[in-house]
Amino acid sequence: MEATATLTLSSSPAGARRSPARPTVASLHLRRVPTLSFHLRGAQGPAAFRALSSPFPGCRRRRRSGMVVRAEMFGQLTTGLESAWNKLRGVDRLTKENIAEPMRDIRRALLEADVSVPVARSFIESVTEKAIGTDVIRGVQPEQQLVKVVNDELVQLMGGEVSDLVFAKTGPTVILLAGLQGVGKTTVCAKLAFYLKKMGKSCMLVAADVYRPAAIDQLTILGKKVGVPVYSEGTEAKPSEIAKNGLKEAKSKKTDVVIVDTAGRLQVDKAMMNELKEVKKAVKPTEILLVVDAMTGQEAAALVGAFNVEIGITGAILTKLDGDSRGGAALSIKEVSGKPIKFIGRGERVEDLEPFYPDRMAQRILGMGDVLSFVEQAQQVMNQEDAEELQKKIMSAKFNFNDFLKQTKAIAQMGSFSRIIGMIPGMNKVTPAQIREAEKNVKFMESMINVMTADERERPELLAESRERRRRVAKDAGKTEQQVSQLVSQLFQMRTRMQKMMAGMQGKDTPDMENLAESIKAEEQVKAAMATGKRRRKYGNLRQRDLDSMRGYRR
Ligand SMILES: Nc1nc2c(ncn2[C@@H]2O[C@H](COP(=O)(O)OP(=O)(O)OP(=O)(O)O)[C@@H](O)[C@H]2O)c(=O)[nH]1
Repeated sequence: MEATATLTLSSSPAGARRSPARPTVASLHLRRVPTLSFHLRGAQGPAAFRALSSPFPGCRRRRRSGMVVRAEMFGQLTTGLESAWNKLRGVDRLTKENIAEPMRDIRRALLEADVSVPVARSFIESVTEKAIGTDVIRGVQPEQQLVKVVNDELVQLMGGEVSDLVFAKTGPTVILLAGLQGVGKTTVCAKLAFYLKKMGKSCMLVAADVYRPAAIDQLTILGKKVGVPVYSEGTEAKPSEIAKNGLKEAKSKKTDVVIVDTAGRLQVDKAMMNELKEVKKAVKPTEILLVVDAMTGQEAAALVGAFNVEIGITGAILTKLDGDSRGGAALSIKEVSGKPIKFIGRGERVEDLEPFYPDRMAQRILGMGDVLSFVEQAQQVMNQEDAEELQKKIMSAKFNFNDFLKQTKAIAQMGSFSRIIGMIPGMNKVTPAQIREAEKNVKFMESMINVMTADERERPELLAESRERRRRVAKDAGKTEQQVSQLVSQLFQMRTRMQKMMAGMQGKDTPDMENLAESIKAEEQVKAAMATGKRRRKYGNLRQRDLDSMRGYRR
């Protein structure tokens, strides 16, 4: 019997309760105060139920009447995006027309978050393109699908992968921090030292901000707080000399990481750039990180670009994300400057620094971690359902041209046939070379299948029995009659072999893997071994073996 599970979440995640089984696959509604309902069926029902019934990670705030899933960061942007999802209620798939207005909302939300116009424009273009090209996933609402597309594009926009700190292979790693006045450089020095100490690295701070005496005191106090030595020479020495001497001392003490604090300016000026260039030349840093204030939005992104052109930086640290930041900087820095954000600061304490994870940030912005994992699960369940459906069809000898086309198309899209085959126990012998071979032939076969009638696709024996039909398909597809016959043969061969293999597996015989792998080569060279006499007249150039398997099918 089919396993079914229904999960309804109403007043709180902990309040999840099971209700009697219902035959739908899944539904999850996005409302301001949502009740989340999932109805899952198939072999995955119970497993998906367990996964979905675990507490929702994105849920931070609750109302008496329901559950509110909202990111505390970039609240305005999150709210702006919400109105886009709401406009898609009731549509059954995403089209160019019905996403036009939600896209305008998303664009507006990005601009209000202080994302620059060109970045917003290219973001909208790629979301539109991907949203329209996305296949409908059964049980997933179009607005949920759009949430997933927007999430994936946000992740890409912010750099895709986390960008780790690079450490020197030998000698101390030198991290040079630069940035305008008041952005949080000195604080970041201590935060980084604290972070690195937790990683087991020994650190030293170097006070190379000679223009603001208080900066040296501030660094000394912070150094004491996090328990790392601070190297300073007062305000008289040149920053490049201080940095050089600091590095020398760090080497003698075998310190792992040296963090150099430099002076900020009110705005970018030549003196500042020259000074930074000198320090860079003196200590050859492994990392040059520009500290920028998230509150400054797209200006921060432009600044990272300018510093990169002038000095050549390795990344950025975005501070003050705990404040009233609108998100523009986090979203634009990578796109505008080509340099990744490596860390974010979310408070004044030394603990308030964390590596920048684009995927986590996207989820915070959308505030819909639960929807995203739901869509991913539905995708997986669908793949599994496809595989089960396929197995059933094979066993009942109903594998037809529609399935054939579906599978060959799946091959074209990332070789997913091998994944589905891989779900059948003991079946993982389809080699990449075979998949490539199959991919090459997809178009060729598709052109013939596309001109078949719906009946012919459903019942391939119609083509096997009628030479007229095969001739017509050949003519319409611009192929030879023999090529059409070969395609029909292939389908019957594939059906027979898969059936044999399945029967073998059920009877615990060793399945004939080599034969199966052979049969999924999309265009196996079928030799024109023709039947003779009456059979030949009736079935033309179909193979004896295929005629036998057809007989088996019709019995
Ligand atoms: N809320 C919040 N405040 C921060 C953060 N990082 C730094 N600050 C505060 O911002 C102010 C300026 O920080 P500093 O570290 O002195 O900035 P700076 O870039 O070294 O400044 P100059 O030495 O003048 O160039 C201080 O009050 C910090 O406590 C952050 O992530 N969040």
